[in-house]
Amino acid sequence: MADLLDDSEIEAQLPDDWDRDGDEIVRTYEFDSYLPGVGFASGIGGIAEDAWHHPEITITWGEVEVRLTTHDAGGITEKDIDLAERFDDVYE
Ligand SMILES: C[C@H](O)[C@H](O)[C@H]1CNC2=NC(N)=NC(=O)C2=N1
Repeated sequence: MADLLDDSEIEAQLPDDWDRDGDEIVRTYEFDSYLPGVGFASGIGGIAEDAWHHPEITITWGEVEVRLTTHDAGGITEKDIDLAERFDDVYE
């Protein structure tokens, strides 16, 4: 099982545009309308499934909020950081 990161590790490793919210890391991606966000969510969902590590995704008009935590570890691990970076690559 992945080891929990401590506060300093999280601060050091948190990718740009992501914030820490307790035991989760979160980013809100912005889009011009609704369906591009739906497509993005589908794409990152496939990445998550391949990684077998799943975010909480909230789709609204023009925005997709993504929250990551490692449930099995009870907090933030490398798995969350790695997936956040992969999601950012899809968005850029
Ligand atoms: C039962 C299943 O293997 C577990 O829920 C997996 C799948 N996806 C997961 N996703 C996340 N975010 N954290 C986990 O600990 C996790 N574990």
